[in-house]
Order: sequence, then structure tokens, then C-alpha cells
Amino acid sequence: MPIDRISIAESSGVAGLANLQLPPLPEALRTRLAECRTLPSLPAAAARVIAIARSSDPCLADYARTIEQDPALTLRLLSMANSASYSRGGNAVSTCLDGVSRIGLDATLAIALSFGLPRPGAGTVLDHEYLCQRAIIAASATQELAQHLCPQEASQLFTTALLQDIGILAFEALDGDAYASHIPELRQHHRLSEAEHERYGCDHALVGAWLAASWGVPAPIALGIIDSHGQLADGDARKLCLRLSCRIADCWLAADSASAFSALLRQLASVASLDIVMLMTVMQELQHRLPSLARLFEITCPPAIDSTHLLAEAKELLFEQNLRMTIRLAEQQRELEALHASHVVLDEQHRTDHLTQLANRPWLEKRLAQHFDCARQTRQPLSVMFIDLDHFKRINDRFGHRFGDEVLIHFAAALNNMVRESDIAGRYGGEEFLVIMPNTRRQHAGILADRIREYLATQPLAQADGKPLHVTASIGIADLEDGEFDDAAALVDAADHAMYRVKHGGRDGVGHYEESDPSA
Ligand SMILES: Nc1nc2c(ncn2[C@@H]2O[C@H](COP(=O)(O)OP(=O)(O)OP(=O)(O)O)[C@@H](O)[C@H]2O)c(=O)[nH]1
Repeated sequence: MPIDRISIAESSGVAGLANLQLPPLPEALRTRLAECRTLPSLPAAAARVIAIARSSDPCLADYARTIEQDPALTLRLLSMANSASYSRGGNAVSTCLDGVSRIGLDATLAIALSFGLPRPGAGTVLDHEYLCQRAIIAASATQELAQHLCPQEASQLFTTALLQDIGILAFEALDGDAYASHIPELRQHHRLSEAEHERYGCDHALVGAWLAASWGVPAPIALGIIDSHGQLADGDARKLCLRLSCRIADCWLAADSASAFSALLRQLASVASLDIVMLMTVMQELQHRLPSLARLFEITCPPAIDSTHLLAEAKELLFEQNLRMTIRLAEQQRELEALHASHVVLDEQHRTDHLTQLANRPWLEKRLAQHFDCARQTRQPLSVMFIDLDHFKRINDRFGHRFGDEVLIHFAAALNNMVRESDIAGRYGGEEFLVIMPNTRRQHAGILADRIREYLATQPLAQADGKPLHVTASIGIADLEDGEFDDAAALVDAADHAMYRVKHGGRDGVGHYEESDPSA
């Protein structure tokens, strides 16, 4: 809806008020409301209290002096200050100044504005007692809810909820019987807006905001009145408190309040920021406060609700909620485990050579870098072994690439069986393998190299043309103590270099890196 600027000062005659942004009223309705002489109004003292509230530096004494001039306002202020909610067992107050300082500025403003509430009496078309009860229940409910969800807003929300239906009084003043006969029964509040929109082009929430603005109420209160209708949803705690408080009031005053509350509780199960225990606390507090509020506003106290029924319903809902939560938790746990399992598989694939299932080159390099740094820092030994199968090209050429693959797979499995648990054997590339041997000096690395050669000499890696196929290997070893190695790659280069010396020396042997080697 587009936002229009309504000059409150202009419509209310209260000087010095800032412009307030409200959605526009339909033109025809606006003209009629401006001309209506019977709209709800406030006593002069109440209007002055609002003016003080809007001043830049309101003080308690100003409030007290203004209220003192109006006996009805004074009486209501002192009753509120001496009510159980505010006195908390303290002495009774008897002056306006003490009353204002006890209940605070927000509650004093609420008292002043309460004079604009519907008053039961002759000549009214609508059930004002019902409207007033609804306003008081909603105001207390929103204040209690706010104590849990947005405590700093509690007082202002009380006033907002108190005034949320003054638009209905404006429509009544404007159209009397015609309004009453057009709208559904007042107790079906959720259907009122629709009927009002149909007849006037807007509902009582907007008209109420307009009227409150014309009294000069602070902007958040006027804007809050517009918010009072709408969906219950998480997010804006202010709106949630206001909207829920109207529904609580409707349930409270319903013919079968227990069933109405049960339906509301079920509806609320999907609003995450409300838990049922908190709601039950709010309801209990409300039950406790309503009699004194009814006395204060001089209306018949709303009936007490059937809390036994409500508690039973709440317990059942709690049980259902817990059950749903347990099921959801179990589902999430399963999803997490599946995710973990697929992560493990991916991780495994990420580090494994797909042909031989040994560590692949990137993983070998990563682990060697870690071992290299660690060995340097802790001054522990570290050796690497470079293994290159001899004349592998001949095997491929003679028996085919797939046969060559089988040979590589066989050798990899054998190598993996021969290394220690703490060693890492991997495929460096093609027919080249690397073994990282933490905590191992060159002599012990040499023992493994001899074992590998012995295995290759005695165990054929395949059967070719019905005959065992033996393969030999050239092996180079480098020990961290063999030289000044800048990094892990330099250590691998050294082992590679030692291996090449074996190749050049006729293959099928083991060589150790020598820093003094002129070809190094
Ligand atoms: N079957 C198979 N062969 C591979 C694989 N990777 C590399 N090779 C082969 O390994 C052979 C390596 O050949 P060369 O680098 O000439 O070495 P070589 O024949 O082993 O000779 P020397 O190393 O000098 O003893 C090539 O024929 C490559 O095709 C593989 O994954 N599977």
C-alpha cells in the first residue's frame, strides 16, 4: 500500500506535532471522518498528557501537574499505582507525582489514552463492554508476551493493543446502525476487516491508527495499530506479540474458550519463537491480572478460562512437539552420518591412485612435506625410497598395456605388504613408486630395499605365455642426514638421482644418495 503523509497537527489541531507516515485513507472516508463531530475523543487533560509525552524532555512533575487537574484521570492513575501489579506490597500512594513515578511514563500515557476506550452505556449500537474487555485482555497479553520476547517494548505494546480497536468506534460514530448491520458479529473479529474493506475501502486498523494519530499519540503506537492484524510468524517480535494478543483475547471471550484456545495452541506449534510453556505462563499471569485491570477500567471482569482443560491440551501438544523434535533429530543424525560416509569415500578417492589403490602422487607429496617439517623440527630420521620397475616398456610392448596394468597392481599389493605400518607406500607415476619412511635411517631403508628385490627375484609378478614373469627394480634411497635438503621435493630428487645411478649401472640394484657424487 502506498504511504501518504498525513499531517496530524492539521487533523487534530494539536500544534507542533511531526508528520507521521501512514497508508492513506480512502478519500471519501477521510472527508467524512474529518467532518464527523462524534468521533471518540479524549478529555482535555488526557490530550495534554499526550502532548507532554511527545515533548522533547518529558518530566514526571509535568505529568503529575496535568493529571491533578482531572479527577477521573487522577483516580485511575492512583488505582493503577496501588494495584497488585505495581504496588508489590509497598505503601499505598496518594499523590499524582508518587503515582506517576511508581508506574512510569509509558503506563501513565496508557492511563490517559484509556479514556478513549469504548465505554459501556446507553446510546451505543455495538457491545462496548465486549470491546473494552477485548482491549484489556489484548493489552495485558501483549505486555506479558513482550516480557518474554522483547521486554523493552512491553509498555508501549500495552498501549498499542489497548487502542487497536478504536477504529471500530470511529466507524460506529460515523455510521451507527448501518455499520453494525453490515459487519458480522463482533466476536468474529477475523471477518470484520473483510466486511469493512468491502464497505469503506479500508478496515478499522487503519482508521484506528488515523484516529490515534489525530490524538497525537507517539508514532510507534499509531503504526502498531495497523500491524495488529496479520499472520502469526517468526521474525518481528513486536508484531508477533500484538497479533497473538488479539487472538488470545478472541479465544478468551469465545463462547467455548477451551476449544478456541486448543485450536490456537495447535496453530502456534509452527511458530518457532513461541514455546508452549512460555504461553502457559503468559495465560496464568493474565488470569491473575485481569480482575484488577477490570476494576481499574470499570468494566465487568472477563470470565476466567478453564485452565485444567488448557493445561491438558498443552501437555499433549508438548508431547507431540517433543516427538516431532526427536524424529527430526534422528533424521538429521542419519543425514550427518551419510554425509560423513560420503565425505570419507570422497577423501579416500581423493588420495588414492585408482589403478593400484596405493597413495597417489599429490597425497605422497603432501604427507612427505609434513614428515619433512616434523623430522626437521624434532631431529628425527627420515628416509625416502624411489623404486622404478626395469624395462617396463618391454612388458607392455610384448604382452599389452592391460597385462602391464596387472603387473603394476600385483607389485603395488606386494609392496604395501612389505612396508611397515608407519611407512607410506604410493605410486609416484607410471611404473615408479615411492616409500616414505619416517623415523628410519638409510641402513634400515636398505633392508626394505633388499627385501623388495628378494621378493621380485623369487615371486613372479604374472604368468606370461604359461611361464612365470619376473620383474626387477632399480631402487634409490635418500636419508635426511645425507645432505642439506631445502625441502621435501629435494629429498625425493635425491632418491630419484640415486635410483638413476642404479639404472645407469645396469639396473636391478639399490643405491644410496651421496652428496659428494659429482653427478648429484
Ligand atoms: N601398463 C601400464 N603401463 C604404464 C603405466 N604407466 C606408465 N606405463 C608404461 O611404463 C613404461 C615406462 O617406460 P620407460 O620410461 O621407457 O622405462 P622402462 O621401459 O621401465 O625402462 P627403464 O626404466 O629404463 O628400466 C612405458 O611403456 C609406459 O607406457 C600404466 O599405468 N600401466
